[in-house]
Amino acid sequence: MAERTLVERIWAEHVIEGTGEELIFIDMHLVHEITSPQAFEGLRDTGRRVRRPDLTIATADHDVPTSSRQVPLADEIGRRQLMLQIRNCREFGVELHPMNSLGQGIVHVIGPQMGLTLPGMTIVCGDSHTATHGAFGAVAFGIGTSQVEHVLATQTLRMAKPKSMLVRLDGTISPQATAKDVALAVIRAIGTDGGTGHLIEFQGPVIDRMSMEGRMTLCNMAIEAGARSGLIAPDETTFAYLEGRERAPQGADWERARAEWSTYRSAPDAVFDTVVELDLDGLGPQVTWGTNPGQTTDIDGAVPDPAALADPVAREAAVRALDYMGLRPGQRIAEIPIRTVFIGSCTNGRLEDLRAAAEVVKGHTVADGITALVVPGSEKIKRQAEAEGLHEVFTAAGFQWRNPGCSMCIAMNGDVVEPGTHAASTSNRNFEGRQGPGARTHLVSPRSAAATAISGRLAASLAD
Ligand SMILES: CC(C)[C@H](C(=O)O)[C@@H](O)C(=O)O
Ligand code: SF4
Repeated sequence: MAERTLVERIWAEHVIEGTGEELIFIDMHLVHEITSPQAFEGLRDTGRRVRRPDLTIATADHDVPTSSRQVPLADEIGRRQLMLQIRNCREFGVELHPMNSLGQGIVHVIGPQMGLTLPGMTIVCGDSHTATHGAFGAVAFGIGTSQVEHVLATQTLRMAKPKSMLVRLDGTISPQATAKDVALAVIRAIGTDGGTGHLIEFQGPVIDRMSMEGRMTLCNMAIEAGARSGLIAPDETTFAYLEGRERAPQGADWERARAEWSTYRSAPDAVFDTVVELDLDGLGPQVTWGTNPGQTTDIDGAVPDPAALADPVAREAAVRALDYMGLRPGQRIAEIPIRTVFIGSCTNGRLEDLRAAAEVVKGHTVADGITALVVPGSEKIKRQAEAEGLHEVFTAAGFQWRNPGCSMCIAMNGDVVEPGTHAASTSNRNFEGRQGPGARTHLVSPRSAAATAISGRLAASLAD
């Protein structure tokens, strides 16, 4: 047999039938309140049940307010969607981690946290950032609501195997740069359509040295490069993260699983449809200046001049982006007036992210005129952070310490950026209106967000 990529192996292990569009078995189906109501309704209409409730797990994240958690919620749509989710999960026997429960959190944060996300799995969710789970060497991708219904009813999905892409990351990034900066640098290099139709496998020394949290950040953003998903072969870092987690295999099962997982890697001579090699040696902190995650530059740099862009489509997009963002070509990034700082989301709302931000914040005060929020990715992360005293570091500095949820990443829960103002955000999308109508988003790492809140300007550290 030809030498295989990791994706080919996982795919082959899950194919039930077919060629071209194949029917594949799904090992885990994650469900949130936004993309599931119609799917459950479809089951109800046709008198079907959830085929494998034991492989289906739900949480509330997009709609939940992060300030007051008093029920009933003031927001009508949120209240209805959350109530419906409770009803659906009860009726169909699906495990739900609702608002105000210990297991609640952003869907892509709780899977790994519980040890449910494991190497070699197929994982789906009605959510594009399902790619996050690929960090464990799983084939994980977002699906639409009709596919959610199909998976609920059958635990299978019909789809064509994505094309394979290898993104090899060489060199040593600067000490101030993080996985978020790597993600932004990759999209800056290959563009928001660079991965279209592909499932990206990340390899190389930059990946080998990256923490599990960092790998989740990177795979989370593979989708912003247009890819179906991203993944990283499991290694010692993966196993150390998983060992002892609540739902991960235990004892002899753990030993067996670990031995098996260590064989989950692409053959050295596996052939990929597309190969990209990037030298990230010395990479510094990045920031987006425009309205897509590829419109990125160095945080200590300047807004680019669209006129300097050779590609007319990119030039036109840059002109439009600068207009929306209210920025001038050549303007220093440090001169952009920031009003809001958001630390959180499934990209950067994990404990490691909060620790990195707190390290910068400790002993300092949020600059005048800046509203700064920290929103842990899950209730467990919130409690762990509190046990470490991180909340005190943040609140003493003037940050708001919130309850877990998607929050200002998507602005459908009351957390919004004021129209026409600039926000430094650790989330993954900077599209027009993403953080509220007229909001101007700059994507950064948690450390950079923290340094920005304190210094009052986009910066990667306080010494700058
Ligand atoms: C609401 C949901 C469908 C959406 C997604 O698919 O990603 C959201 O999570 C986002 O980040 O834009
Ligand atoms: S945190 Fe943001 S990107 Fe992640 S699932 Fe929620 S809305 Fe989507």
